[in-house]
Amino acid sequence: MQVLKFGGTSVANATNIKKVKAIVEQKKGSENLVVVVSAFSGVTDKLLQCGGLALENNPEYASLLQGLTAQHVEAVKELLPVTAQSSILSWVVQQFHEVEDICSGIKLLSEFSDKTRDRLVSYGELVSSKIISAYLASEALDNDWLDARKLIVTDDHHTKATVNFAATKEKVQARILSSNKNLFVVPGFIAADEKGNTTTLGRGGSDYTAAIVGACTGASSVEIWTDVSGMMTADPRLVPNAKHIKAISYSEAMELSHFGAKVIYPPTLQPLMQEGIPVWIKNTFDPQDAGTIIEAHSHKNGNSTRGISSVNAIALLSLEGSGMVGIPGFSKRLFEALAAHHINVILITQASSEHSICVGVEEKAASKAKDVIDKAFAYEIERGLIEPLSVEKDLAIIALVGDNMKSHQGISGRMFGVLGRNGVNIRAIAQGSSERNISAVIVKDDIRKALTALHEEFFETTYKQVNLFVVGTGNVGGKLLAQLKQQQEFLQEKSNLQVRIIGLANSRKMIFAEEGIESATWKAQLDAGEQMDLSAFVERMKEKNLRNSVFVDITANEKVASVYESVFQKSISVVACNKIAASSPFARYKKLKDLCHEFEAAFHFETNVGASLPIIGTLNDLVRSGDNINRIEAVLSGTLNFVFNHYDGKKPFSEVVRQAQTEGYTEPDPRLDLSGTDVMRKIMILAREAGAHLEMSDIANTPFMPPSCMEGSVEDFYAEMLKQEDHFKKLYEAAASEGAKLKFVATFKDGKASVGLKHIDPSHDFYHLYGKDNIVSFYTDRYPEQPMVIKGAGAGAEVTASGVFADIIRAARI
Ligand SMILES: NC(=O)c1ccc[n+]([C@@H]2O[C@H](COP(=O)([O-])OP(=O)(O)OC[C@H]3O[C@@H](n4cnc5c(N)ncnc54)[C@H](O)[C@@H]3O)[C@@H](O)[C@H]2O)c1
Ligand SMILES: N[C@@H](CCO)C(=O)O
Repeated sequence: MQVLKFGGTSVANATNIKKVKAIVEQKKGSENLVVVVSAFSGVTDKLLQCGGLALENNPEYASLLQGLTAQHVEAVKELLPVTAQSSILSWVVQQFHEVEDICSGIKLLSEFSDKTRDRLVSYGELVSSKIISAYLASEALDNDWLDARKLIVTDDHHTKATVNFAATKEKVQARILSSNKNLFVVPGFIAADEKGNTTTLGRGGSDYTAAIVGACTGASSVEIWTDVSGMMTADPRLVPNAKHIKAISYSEAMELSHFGAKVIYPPTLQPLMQEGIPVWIKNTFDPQDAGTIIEAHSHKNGNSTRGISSVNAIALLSLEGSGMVGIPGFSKRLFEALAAHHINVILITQASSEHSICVGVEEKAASKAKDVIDKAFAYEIERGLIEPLSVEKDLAIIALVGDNMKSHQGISGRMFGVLGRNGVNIRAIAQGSSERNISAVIVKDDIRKALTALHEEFFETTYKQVNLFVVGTGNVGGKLLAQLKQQQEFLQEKSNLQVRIIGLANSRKMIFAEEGIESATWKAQLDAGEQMDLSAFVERMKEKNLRNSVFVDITANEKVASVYESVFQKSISVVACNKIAASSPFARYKKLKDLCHEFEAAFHFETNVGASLPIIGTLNDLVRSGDNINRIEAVLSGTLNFVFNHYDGKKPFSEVVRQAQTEGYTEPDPRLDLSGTDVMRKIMILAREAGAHLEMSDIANTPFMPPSCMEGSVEDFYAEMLKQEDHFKKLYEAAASEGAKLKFVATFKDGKASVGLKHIDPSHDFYHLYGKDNIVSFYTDRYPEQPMVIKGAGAGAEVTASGVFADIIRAARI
């Protein structure tokens, strides 16, 4: 014996019912079949609506009923040959006359009791099952239609009756097992009490009918045919990468179904679980799909977790007070008060201090809960022994589920680690000793991020998604976008990273794309974007609340740098080639470092010094491994090194500077390079990373530019440099006459920093520093005489972009 249950969508119309027939036809032969069907989709609600309208004395119920009659008549006409239609048609019409009579009764008596409600809705299943039975018979699938009210015996708790299993088993076995028929059609959801009054089985009713019949007949399996291909590792509406679950244990299925995965209503599994009967979830619209098997033992799938469930609209009730400590009976009274008012408790936590008990309930029950609990504890509240109940709303529960979690340590560590790194605050936690479910209460706005991050951690071996919000599309930004485009596939394949740009902006425009901005056409998209508004950009990034978010600052702008604090507070990482934040007053630099620590976000700014040369990373490694930085000698300006390498007194100095700007080495404002400010920032950042509390005002800078060049606009700067050509020629000749080269050198020693132009003779390491290269020599305890030296291109859009890229990957890996 096999039991097949088809839900409302599977029998929504004639087309779908034909699919049901094909499935039954294909199954028939090897075993006897019981087909349990729901009402046509939407019919139960419409019947209840008719009752409601009748109660209000609203005559519109009659036209609603006409529509229902027509819908069923139409189905008969589409499914059955004309010769077989008349008797079933007159039966269907007769049933709706009865419904009309019931509605008239409701109207006349102004009464719509639960008993009448059950009677009224029963017509949905009665009519659908009769039509399907007649249709199957007309297709040579001879069958017996059985009235579930003559099979399933319940008490008289209308709308949610309790089954009398002993009496039901007797009837089911007598009617089905001793029949010589091999195909039965049974209406789901409905039953009758001992007096024969129609009752219904409550939520998940038709599944429950199938489970009852399956358990009473000792079926080999029960198949629940629905409109999805089985259970998923998470709600696919929230987690696009949710995966199909092939096999799952009863307990896991109940845990998953309890929260979110509404494929099956947990109590319906109970009778089958007791008998050890496997349950299949199959898709009527894709019958070839494997589906999910639910059975007694848990399958090892190489993963200790089976799925993640979630439930929204939760309120957390906290009862707190010193008066509770060590006194038995408080929790009993709390739960009694809730139970007496039918308030279902979804989650319970109590710390061992016994100072507070916290329970999660459906949000809609929260105000009633507050009322009844405050009343139940009025005596203690009045005497200050406990506080009035605190109620927090707008919460959700997420739960990691799996039978095999029991034998694995470290799962909760991973779970909370992932949530923490993504800025998801945990309001309450519950895990029973079965270790099958670890539940956490979080704010409901975090649910999508929490689910996707957990899913990625536990179920996606394919890739980790990194979501970028990039500000700045100039020289460096433009190159970064090109590099990201080029490397996207490589990263996904080789590093399991899917890097997507979700938000992109420059000083004029901003755009967002939920699934990632198409990198080939970013320019045109951005030009057509909305007007840039920095605070709106940051707000949108926060609202999106995506896991593994990284804010990438490729501007030289003060305002953009000023948002990092608030970005860290959302546990969003920052990658910056903008030097303003790291070179701002020490207190702010320190605050940013502390914040990123506190909120478990990354803060990477390797390109602030030496473009993509590994200078800051190396310095950090030296310090972390216990070395002391005693002295730093460096050439840190790509622009100045380029300029002094190319200037020989023949071509005007201003022209060489212009060339450095054209080739993309200078700051957006080249005066920052020429004044030495850029180098001051860099040596200060290195000193700070080495542990010194340095400010810009502590750094000695001997400028080589005539002050007149620094007045006015950038164009004035170029014009004035031309006028001052003699000054630059003299600087060059003074060095050349000694056989030396000009280098703008930065030094940090004994806690003091200085920058300035120096004559470098050929014996010095810095003499052979060509093009736009930078060089840094670290003199440390471990490198006392021969310094550790890092040398290479220190400016240029391409190399800087590659450094930013590397920082993004580092941020993604935390
Ligand atoms: N060029 C290099 O070799 C190099 C090396 C290391 C670091 N950097 C740093 O890279 C950063 C960018 O340099 P670049 O050469 O690409 O500059 P750029 O002038 O070419 O580009 C700056 C970008 O920032 C955008 N921007 C400016 N203000 C903004 C605002 N308020 N809101 C949104 N966007 C804004 C601009 O629209 C532009 O897209 C600078 O901080 C520079 O110090 C450059
Ligand atoms: N303008 C900078 C870019 C690298 O920080 C330089 O010339 O070194």
